[in-house]
Amino acid sequence: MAAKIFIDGEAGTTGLQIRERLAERRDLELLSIPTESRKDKAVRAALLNEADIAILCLPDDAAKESVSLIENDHTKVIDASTAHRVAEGWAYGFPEMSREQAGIVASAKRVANPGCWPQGPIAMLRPLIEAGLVPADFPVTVNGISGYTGGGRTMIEDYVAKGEDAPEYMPYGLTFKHKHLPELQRYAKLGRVPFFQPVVGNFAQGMVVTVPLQLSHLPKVPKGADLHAAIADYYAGIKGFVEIAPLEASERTPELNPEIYNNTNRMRLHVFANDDIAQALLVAVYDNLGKGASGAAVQNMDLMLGV
Ligand SMILES: NC(=O)C1=CN([C@@H]2O[C@H](COP(=O)(O)OP(=O)(O)OC[C@H]3O[C@@H](n4cnc5c(N)ncnc54)[C@H](OP(=O)(O)O)[C@@H]3O)[C@@H](O)[C@H]2O)C=CC1
Ligand SMILES: CC(=O)N[C@@H](CCC(=O)OP(=O)(O)O)C(=O)O
Repeated sequence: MAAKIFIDGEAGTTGLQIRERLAERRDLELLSIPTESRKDKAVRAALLNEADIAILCLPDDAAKESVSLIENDHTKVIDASTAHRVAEGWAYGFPEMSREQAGIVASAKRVANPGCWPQGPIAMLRPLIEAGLVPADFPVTVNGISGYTGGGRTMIEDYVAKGEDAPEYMPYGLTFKHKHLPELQRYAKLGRVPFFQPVVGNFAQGMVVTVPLQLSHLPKVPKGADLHAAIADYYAGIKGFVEIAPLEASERTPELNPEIYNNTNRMRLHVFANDDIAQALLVAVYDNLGKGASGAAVQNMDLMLGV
């Protein structure tokens, strides 16, 4: 029997992308909500309780409401919002994060889809901290640029309306309290809050996230090759969509184009280093709407369905 999937928030940026990704799937029955009822609590409640898996593509408060409307023991949930990412009883939906995580997601009833920003730095820092190359309390900095679809409907409408007049490069998060910090700190296994300062660019989709490292401040100064080997070894036995570029010594590379993996679920990690002056840069490239949101939700859904 086809599994019943309900996307609560199917008209939004993330919801629409998930619908597109599932459109050809014959093993699923998509429960759709009539446009005029899409914010009607009673209609949503009925569909949430009918679904085998409900995927919530809503603002945080509406996502919490959806969870509270589920009255049965049967409906599993994937929440794309920030509401439950460090909440008790929720599995973090980044299956490549560890050898166990895909199994944890597969058997979970409640899965919190990760935020787009934290996934890259978690993917790069967690292996280095586990390998003991970077101490957990090291003062880590994370920067990056994302396309404007990361801000959802409101930001998309703003950028589209401004067109060429929209800012090409707009730093934000300037109070350093970005909503992704708790999940980033927890799942990267960082002992202190990282410094995180993102940028939104005048392009729709895709992102590059960077972690610069002053290696001379580490207790035992690693070479770039040590960092690269630790990350490559970590993912060698983990199936999924995280891949490692060869250790690179180029001045620039077209591979760091934020749009390069758009409409895929790929995340590619790079290590650049200058051993003479003990500096390195970790870089993750992926699609904020792919691995950063809708692609990850479909990957988690498939794990939960045993596909
Ligand atoms: N865009 C991205 O790259 C990412 C987004 N996310 C998260 O996914 C979630 C959805 O984001 P995104 O798709 O970008 O946002 P959008 O604003 O594009 O879509 C949200 C949708 O939810 C609808 N909605 C709002 N309140 C309710 C309600 N009470 N009942 C039913 N529907 C409601 C909105 O309708 P209306 O517009 O009419 O208010 C809209 O269609 C958010 O929590 C976001 O933080 C996560 C990772 C990445
Ligand atoms: C460019 C941009 O504005 N991006 C969003 C994050 C998008 C995302 O990951 O969303 P949620 O964590 O809300 O699910 C931001 O920084 O707030």
